[in-house]
Amino acid sequence: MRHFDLVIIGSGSGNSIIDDRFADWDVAMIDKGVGPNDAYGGTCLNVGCIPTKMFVHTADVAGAPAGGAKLGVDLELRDVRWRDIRDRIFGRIDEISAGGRRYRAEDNPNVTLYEGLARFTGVKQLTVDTAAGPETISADRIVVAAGGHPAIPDIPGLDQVGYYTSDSVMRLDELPGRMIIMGTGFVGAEFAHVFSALGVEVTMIGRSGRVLRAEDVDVSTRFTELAAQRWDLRLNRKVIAVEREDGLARLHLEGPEGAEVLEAEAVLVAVGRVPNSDLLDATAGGLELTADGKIKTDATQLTSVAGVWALGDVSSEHELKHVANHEMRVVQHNLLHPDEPIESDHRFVPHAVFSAPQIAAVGLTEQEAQESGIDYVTSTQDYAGIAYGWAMEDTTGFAKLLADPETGRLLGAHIIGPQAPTLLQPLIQAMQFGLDARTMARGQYWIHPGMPELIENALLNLPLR
Ligand SMILES: Cc1cc2nc3c(=O)[nH]c(=O)nc-3n(C[C@H](O)[C@H](O)[C@H](O)COP(=O)(O)OP(=O)(O)OC[C@H]3O[C@@H](n4cnc5c(N)ncnc54)[C@H](O)[C@@H]3O)c2cc1C
Ligand SMILES: NC(=O)c1ccc[n+]([C@@H]2O[C@H](COP(=O)([O-])OP(=O)(O)OC[C@H]3O[C@@H](n4cnc5c(N)ncnc54)[C@H](O)[C@@H]3O)[C@@H](O)[C@H]2O)c1
Repeated sequence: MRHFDLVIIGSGSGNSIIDDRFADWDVAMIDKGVGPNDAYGGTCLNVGCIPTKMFVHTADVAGAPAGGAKLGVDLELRDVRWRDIRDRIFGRIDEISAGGRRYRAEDNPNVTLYEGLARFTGVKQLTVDTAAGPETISADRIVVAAGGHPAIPDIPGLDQVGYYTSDSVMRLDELPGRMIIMGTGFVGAEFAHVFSALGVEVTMIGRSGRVLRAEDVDVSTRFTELAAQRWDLRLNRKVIAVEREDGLARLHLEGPEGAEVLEAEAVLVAVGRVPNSDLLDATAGGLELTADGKIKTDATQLTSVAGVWALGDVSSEHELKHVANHEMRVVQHNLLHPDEPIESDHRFVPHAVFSAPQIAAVGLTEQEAQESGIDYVTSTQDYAGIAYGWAMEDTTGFAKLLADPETGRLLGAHIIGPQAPTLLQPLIQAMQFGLDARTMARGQYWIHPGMPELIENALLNLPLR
């Protein structure tokens, strides 16, 4: 049995751990691959953030005619060359993935790449199913960066009809005429925008009464109103059964108005993700799990076993790439400096939903502030009330802030509208570095008439004491 200084499971965020400072370490990288081609480099690169945003930008361009008429510019979308779009995007991504794999496999003399599924077969011991057969290895230190995979709900017939997930839907050969999207979270909202802008008739099914219901209620309510104008939105529905007939998927739903049947050429399942701790048999390695199956860690990312760390989607409550990257840097430091461990900082974790409109948020929602009983004030500024919003004729976007009325410290920030993630960034910075709303609003110039005036005005509107 070969013994290593360090074993890393997962070539997503885990891949970035190994830099020049590990040149003297004997390292094993284990990866089973993701997506239909078992690609190297993890979810974000191959089937997550990066290709989705390349499709989202393309969809934004395809959606331009819809926004042109109100400005007096009549545009026309003449054609969507789906295969060209798909091949442009994956032509770039597949090369980056192959290059990353080649670099680890061929250019790193201290790194051994094992390609296959790894399972714990003891404490700090793993068996990898490689093409040449099972191989068992052990290590002084192990980093579990194994991510997760799409959840598939237990609905009669679903397994037989053939459905897509975020892993497969971006590589379709043809755009379907109609697509049913199950799920109203991040993945559902982003792909509904992509496919509808490219000409697919989208029906979105949700269990609750709102789309993106984890957002601040004002943001989620506004997004739901706008989504209902663009997509066939079926909320408060339960999918009872699925069947396929004459090439069509047929979904039987139960909702407020009784039974319904929906038909479409394609079904996209987007109901969340499950951590890969089960594939890994994490408990056989002595690793404790949380109630939702994530690997338990402390703030230094150490698991219940000394010498074994976990990071990213397999252990974090935030399934976001910037969080996985942050935790990766914490683990990297703690491997190199075991006597001076540092902790992850999850105080101000932002997120963005790249749909139409865009959403970005950080900190408390108003509902969370109410539930926690803290004293807060809010302000809302519409894009329609700032000069750049007039230029865009925006009538639906806004920024909503929550702050401590005494100190002016920001507690939460929520934006729905054009460039929401970009506009949120200075607010994340303010929260992280303790800048109060008054100082932020009045202590600097704001470029006129730029979109950040939305933030300047939202800050000035706060009814601080
Ligand atoms: C469609 C989609 C869009 C997204 N968009 C965004 C976005 O815009 N912004 C954002 O911040 N986040 C986004 N995310 C989330 C983001 O992709 C993840 O949070 C991030 O990629 C997690 O990184 P990770 O390193 O934890 O895991 P991963 O990148 O998933 O890496 C895990 C690796 O471990 C390997 N592996 C797993 N189990 C085993 C095993 N037993 N043996 C061997 N190898 C194994 C896998 O093959 C994989 O390569 C998106 C996710 C999806 C699905
Ligand atoms: N822009 C981004 O940062 C981005 C984009 C995509 C994904 N992600 C990450 O990936 C994760 C997964 O995305 P997601 O959209 O799959 O999950 P999600 O948790 O955002 O949303 C899942 C949705 O499915 C619903 N649902 C759950 N079980 C269901 C069932 N049985 N039937 C019908 N609906 C059901 C939930 O109520 C929820 O609305 C996200 O939580 C996010 O962290 C991030």
